[in-house]
Amino acid sequence: MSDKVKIFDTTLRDGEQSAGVAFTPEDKLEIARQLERLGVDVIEAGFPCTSKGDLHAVQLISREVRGASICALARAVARDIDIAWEGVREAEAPRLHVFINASDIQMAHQLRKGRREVLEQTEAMVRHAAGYTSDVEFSPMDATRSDPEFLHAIIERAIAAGATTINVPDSVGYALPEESAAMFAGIRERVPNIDQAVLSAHCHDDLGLAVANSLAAISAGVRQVEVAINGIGERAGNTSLEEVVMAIATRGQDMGVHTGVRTPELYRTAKLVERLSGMDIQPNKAIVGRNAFRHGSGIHQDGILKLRQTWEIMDPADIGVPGGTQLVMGKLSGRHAFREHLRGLGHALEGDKLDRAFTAFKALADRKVAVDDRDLEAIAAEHGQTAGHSAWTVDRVQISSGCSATPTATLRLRDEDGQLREDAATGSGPLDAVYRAVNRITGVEPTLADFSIRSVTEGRDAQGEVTVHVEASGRSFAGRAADTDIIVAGARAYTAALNRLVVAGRQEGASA
Ligand SMILES: CC(=O)SCCNC(=O)CCNC(=O)[C@H](O)C(C)(C)COP(=O)(O)OP(=O)(O)OC[C@H]1O[C@@H](n2cnc3c(N)ncnc32)[C@H](O)[C@@H]1OP(=O)(O)O
Ligand SMILES: CC(C)C(=O)C(=O)O
Repeated sequence: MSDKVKIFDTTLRDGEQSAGVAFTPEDKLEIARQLERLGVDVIEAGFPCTSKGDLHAVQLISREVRGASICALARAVARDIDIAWEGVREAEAPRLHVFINASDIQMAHQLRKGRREVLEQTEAMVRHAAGYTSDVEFSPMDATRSDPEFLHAIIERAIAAGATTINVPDSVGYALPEESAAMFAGIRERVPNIDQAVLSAHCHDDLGLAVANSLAAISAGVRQVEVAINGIGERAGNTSLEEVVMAIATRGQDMGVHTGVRTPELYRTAKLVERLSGMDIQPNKAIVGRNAFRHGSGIHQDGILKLRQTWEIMDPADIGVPGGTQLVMGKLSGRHAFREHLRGLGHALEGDKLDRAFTAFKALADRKVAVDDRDLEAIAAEHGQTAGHSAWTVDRVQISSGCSATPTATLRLRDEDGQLREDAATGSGPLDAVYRAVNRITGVEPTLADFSIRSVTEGRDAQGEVTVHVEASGRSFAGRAADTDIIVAGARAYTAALNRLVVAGRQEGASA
């Protein structure tokens, strides 16, 4: 048995059956061209009897796309098969795909036919299709809920009539992985002419088991899987192409199989289908979701920094993920990742500065869900400032102000010996009151030469970054701080400038 698993892509047929999705013929052609670049073996381009537009789309793809077989779906009805052939006959390698209900419930209540009639219709319609091409696929629909004996009989009949691929669908996503494997093992054991056909699996995701069932089928000897990009398809969708392909790329050695897919095209294909289908990829979607290679917690980020493979089983470059592995800074990030991230932004903070910056970052991340690079730049700028040894730090800020109140600030600062010192002051506005309170505590009274504020990021939880310049004895000292509360940012920026002034004064005193 070959160890190549053929990838049959049904994004343009079963994928389009997703409620709310309708591709134009041009959309379909664009996706088919990308599937050609991706290197799939078969493209199911459509179900031509459903509309003139779909017939046109299948014809366009058949004329334009090379490399893959182009397949069209048809019910086990002569007219459907004739129209399907109209769709694919100009393809380099055309395939007709004929299907019929095979479970008792569907035969009795949908087709309203008995088993014998269905067997006869299968034989006649597969033969009809084989009159057009030697590449005929047959699917006994709802196979996983059908009687195994009847399933074996219908498969044998279809192969005898000319089917070269037998696709066994779990049409309602009912099977469990061990049942899927057992069903295929049973088919291989009990259908006498099964070696004349390629065995294929087509799984739906109603129980979230489509990929697991497809892999179980492969382990039982299936050598074609029917899949759709991003797992789109009827109801909960089909088996996701990218998940099966990467499972095989990652674990294929253990499974003893491979595919011919060019995996670096996967991400681009997923984004194209997302755009043209209008079905957003969920962020935590395996392989192509936005978070698939983003690490948010400190322990994982630390491991990744030491060796990427500690927390990644695939290389994002093998999937074509732009940006590759990403460490996302947030509430759960650790010091190692924080330091590396700042380094990437051009701030090499170590020791005390790193400690202070990390504490500020954690405090911000507790208040703000999305801490982005601009926030980190502001934190690095503030805590990368040289504080010298006179590091007054702001411990508490309390403000009372309003249109008929006298702005009053109560400040508590920690001095360089760790003592807390508190005082209050009034001013012309809340920031003026803050600065006066800082002056009272520190005993330093510089001139406020400049004050500016800007928003670091957008949104209601944005940080305000305050820059102040103070002057004393003809010299100017700057301080900068950012906080979601601009009064707190103002207090910290002013205190930072004042610290520098004090340190400079001491250094001058020492050298005099
Ligand atoms: C599991 C799957 O994904 S199957 C593919 C599903 N895809 C689609 O349905 C594609 C979109 N469908 C359509 O455009 C339309 O349903 C069409 C063109 C296929 C058929 O349209 P209509 O002729 O109006 O029939 P309608 O859809 O209402 O009913 C389906 C008929 O096909 C019969 N039928 C269903 N499956 C098959 C089959 N595989 N082989 C033969 N007949 C079938 C049904 O019994 C029913 O026949 P009835 O009219 O004698 O009762
Ligand atoms: C047409 C068949 C293969 C199908 O889509 C299904 O059974 O789900």
